[in-house]
Amino acid sequence: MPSLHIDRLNKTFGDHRVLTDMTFSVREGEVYGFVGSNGAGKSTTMRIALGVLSADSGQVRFGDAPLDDDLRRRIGYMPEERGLYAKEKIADQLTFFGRLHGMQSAAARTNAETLLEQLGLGERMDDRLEALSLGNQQRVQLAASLVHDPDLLILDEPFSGLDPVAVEVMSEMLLERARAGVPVMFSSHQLDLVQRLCDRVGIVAHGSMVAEGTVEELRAGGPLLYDVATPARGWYPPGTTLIEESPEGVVLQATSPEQDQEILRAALDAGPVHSFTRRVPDLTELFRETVKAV
Ligand SMILES: Nc1ncnc2c1ncn2[C@@H]1O[C@H](COP(=O)(O)OP(=O)(O)OP(=O)(O)O)[C@@H](O)[C@H]1O
Repeated sequence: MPSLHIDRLNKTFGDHRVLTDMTFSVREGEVYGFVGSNGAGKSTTMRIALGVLSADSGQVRFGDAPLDDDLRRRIGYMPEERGLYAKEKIADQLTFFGRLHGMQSAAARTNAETLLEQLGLGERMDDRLEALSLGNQQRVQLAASLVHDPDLLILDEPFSGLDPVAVEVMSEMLLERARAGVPVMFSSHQLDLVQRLCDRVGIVAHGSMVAEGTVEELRAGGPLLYDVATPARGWYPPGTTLIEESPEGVVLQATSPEQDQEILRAALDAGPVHSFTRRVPDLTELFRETVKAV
């Protein structure tokens, strides 16, 4: 499957600049987490990729080809504002969605029913959407984005408001698509989930990509913090910064990874050292630091 390329997108609404040279790629078989504060420009980027909005400049490509309406039929999309019909039976709606994407009725119906079974809604196929709980409606939304066996998935906050079981079921379905080679991107504020599911993560701030990489890469690029459990104080080598002090010990920030030995030696010279570890930030801490620094 080709990769999705978002290439230098710019967008303003009136005099409000929302995207500035937004650039990233989602590769074949990759799950890509698209994270950023409220209003950072995630939905706008996804809407442009879908052709619902137009960019002022920049390009969206699928492989080498600019995304046109034909290619867009191959995308599975879950918009933030959702967009299914409240009064229609869910299996009928999904079949209709499949047909809109060019499928034959029978194949669309089969896919719709299989997906609803997988999502635990086999008994509800003939219910109207409005009769389902919000979480179950969201499962139907996911089914709508998958019914036509898309070659690319773009999902705007697919996990918001779901219970843990639904999160597991939906995660597994997305991973399954990725394993089949589909590039999958989704936005989310649930950073623990992003950390667990995504091969790569892009952090957006003020309409631009400010950090990108695997979770491990992002964590390795975070601040060099060392936890030193020791009662001694005031022994800190030049160039290090004291970040935290507690009865158990101190946290020092180094300027280079090589400084770790110097810190350890200085601590041992000053008193007993009960433990010495690099503190590796999780995605939530990294996110906070990255967004704060912009
Ligand atoms: N149609 C529009 N007209 C005017 N401003 C808009 C429009 N759509 C989005 N915006 C503005 O663009 C900015 C980016 O919005 P966007 O929805 O892309 O952010 P987001 O990163 O998806 O945020 P969230 O995490 O809250 O969903 C916001 O300041 C928003 O108010």
